[in-house]
Amino acid sequence: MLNPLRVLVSVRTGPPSRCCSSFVSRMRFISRLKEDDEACAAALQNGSVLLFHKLEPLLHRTKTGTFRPGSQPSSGLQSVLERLGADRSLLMESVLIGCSEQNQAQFCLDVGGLDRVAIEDVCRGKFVDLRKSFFLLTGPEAPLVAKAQALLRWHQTHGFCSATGQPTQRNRAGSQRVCGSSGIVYYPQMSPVVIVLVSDGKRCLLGRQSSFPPGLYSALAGFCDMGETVEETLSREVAEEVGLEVEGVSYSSSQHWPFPHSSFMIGCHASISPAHTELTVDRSELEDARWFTLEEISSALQVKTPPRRGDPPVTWLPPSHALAHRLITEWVELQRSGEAGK
Ligand SMILES: NC(=O)c1ccc[n+]([C@@H]2O[C@H](COP(=O)([O-])OP(=O)(O)OC[C@H]3O[C@@H](n4cnc5c(N)ncnc54)[C@H](O)[C@@H]3O)[C@@H](O)[C@H]2O)c1
Ligand SMILES: [Mg+2]
Repeated sequence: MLNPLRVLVSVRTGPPSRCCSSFVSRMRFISRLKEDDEACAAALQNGSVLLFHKLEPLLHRTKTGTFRPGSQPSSGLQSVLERLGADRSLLMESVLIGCSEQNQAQFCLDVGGLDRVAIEDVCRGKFVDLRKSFFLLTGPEAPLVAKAQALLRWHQTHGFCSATGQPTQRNRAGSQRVCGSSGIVYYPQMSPVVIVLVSDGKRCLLGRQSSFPPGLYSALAGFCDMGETVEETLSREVAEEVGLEVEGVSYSSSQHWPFPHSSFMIGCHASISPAHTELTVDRSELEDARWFTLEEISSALQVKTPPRRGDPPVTWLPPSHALAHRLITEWVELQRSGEAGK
């Protein structure tokens, strides 16, 4: 049911800058920094740091009105932090998140103990809630910001060993924490989630939870239970949430999702028979679920920012960085190519 060819295709169609030699050298550089504390400390001196304040990323507004993550060269950051009253060791709490195309190591740091407004002034940016940031960041950096926030959150909540209750210590890169008493090594965790766009051939199925902002609909999703395959989770979630039995399943793509606590989203399409489309929605999980036509989805895709309070009610969809958005646009393309072929 899962199509391995699809996986190969999406890996090969990555950005052109992923020329093998530079890609391989960057991956090996990052891998070395995770293993070698001294090399990581040296890389931090020449690296850049994405700043967060209580897990909210710093964003810069560019001259053209777009938003970029507020990345700071670490060379100047140390003196800025000290001027704002930080301890000398604060910069060393930075967590490794990647490596730029120019082979510069990238880190993130939460400066939640410092004055928020003072940092915003010095760094000429604004700390913005992560969900809002996802609508403001139109460039390719959103996944890096999400990864950074997820790693910072993980460190903030894994300071103690769950077996001994003793403090855990991180390595320099922040890629693991170790209990000094038991030696147990903890790695950052994600929960696997299957997200699926169900189609009856002409319409697609979207649902909303009562916690969603008004008018927002998304593809069905659910956490994998222990021991389940992707196909089993998908079939169970669709059966539980809307009372349907899926037939064909195909894999689309995956993503890390930072809400609410780091999920690994596995995106799929599923078909059901047009003869069995009647929904029995589990209202304890979903406030609503319904079938949408191509026209309805096309107009929902035109809504680029969440409606404000007082605006007329409108159906809108997850932002472009969300896997749900990708599944929906893939479905739209398929429908349009089907219509064009008639
Ligand atoms: N990136 C996207 O496009 C996109 C779109 C939709 C949903 N999502 C994410 O998918 C996730 C799962 O969707 P859902 O809420 O419909 O899941 P769900 O249908 O499995 O229901 C959530 C419930 O599952 C239980 N649960 C079981 N295992 C859990 C775990 N490991 N962590 C947390 N709760 C667990 C909890 O009781 C929770 O309330 C959500 O957190 C949401 O953020 C992402
Ligand atoms: Mg669900």
